[in-house]
Amino acid sequence: MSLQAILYTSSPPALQILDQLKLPHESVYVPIRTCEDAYDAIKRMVVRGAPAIAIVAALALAVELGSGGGPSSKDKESAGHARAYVHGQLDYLVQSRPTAVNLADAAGKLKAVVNAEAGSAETVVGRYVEAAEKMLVDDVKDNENIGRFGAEWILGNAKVGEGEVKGRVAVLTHCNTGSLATAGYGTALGIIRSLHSGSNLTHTYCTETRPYNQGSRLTAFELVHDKIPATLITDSMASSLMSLKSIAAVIVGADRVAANGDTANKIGTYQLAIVAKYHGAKFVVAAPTTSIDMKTASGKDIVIEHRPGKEVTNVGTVATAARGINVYNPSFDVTPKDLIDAIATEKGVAVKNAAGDFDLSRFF
Ligand SMILES: CSC[C@H]1O[C@H](OP(=O)(O)O)[C@H](O)[C@@H]1O
Repeated sequence: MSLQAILYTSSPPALQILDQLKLPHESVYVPIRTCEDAYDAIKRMVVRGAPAIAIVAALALAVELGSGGGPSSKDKESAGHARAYVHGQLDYLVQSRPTAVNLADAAGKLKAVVNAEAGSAETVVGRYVEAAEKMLVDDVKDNENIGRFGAEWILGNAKVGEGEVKGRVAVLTHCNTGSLATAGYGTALGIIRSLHSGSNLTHTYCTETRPYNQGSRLTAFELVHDKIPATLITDSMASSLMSLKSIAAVIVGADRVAANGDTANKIGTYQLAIVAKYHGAKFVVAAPTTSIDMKTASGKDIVIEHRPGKEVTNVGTVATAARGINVYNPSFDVTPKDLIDAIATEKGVAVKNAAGDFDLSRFF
């Protein structure tokens, strides 16, 4: 049974999320009944991962509407109120975390759905719920396609080390991009699952991913759960590992891919791209097209979320840093397109042209 970050039933709409602050020691699901519940859970990273936060936000509003939130009468007058309520709640939810584009992308699409509904408040709500529920289903299918396309690309393009067998690769991944960051299967971890299921994976190395430890707490949890051969390393070990081991590819997720291919992802991704380039490993970004933001020209325009210093100075409730020290805690960094070999999406894999540019418009 695969791990599920999100549990949703449609009649009546009910939503629960796996409390990722408690993993890997406890698997506890918590109910999400309102948009405020969802905002708080996303902000505190009870649920995290670009696709997952978009889906949780969308479904939280579906649950709220389904339990009587917003106008519920049948008259046309209230349809306008229903549309305004949906817009307002989505605008509120989008503010929970700024860097990942998926939530804003989902909000834009859901607003378009309700704007196109000319009926009563009841039909506006019905269309909204239908569209939000479809996002949950589509995400898993998209991730399985990312996994397939990404695995095929790596097997066809990664270097074959001395004494190694073509079609058998060791890879490294950063942060958590699996079932705990999506509706299921995962993006970068989806590629790893696809390599593993095709017997093409010799080993996975996952980084701890300080300071929130998505790698040691979440990715390691998923890899052990799926019995995928894997080894945990600290973030600072990556360059030494790649100097000693033949790593065919570094595979990472994305929070926002700019129109030129520059990619914002978990802090530490940029330095992995530099090390991958130095050691001849392919650097692959795995992301659904809902993570591509064609309205943002390049990485310099991406807003980077900074999080509380306590996430760096403490491990849980235990302080590990000197009291009074200043803390720099950007949650993401931007990897320039020049260091990215491929962007694997559910619609195919983008690579740079002879001029060194990505053309991501072909996905839209
Ligand atoms: C498929 S998840 C994408 C992305 O989200 C993670 O960030 P966070 O754990 O802060 O939500 C990480 O950057 C993943 O690569």
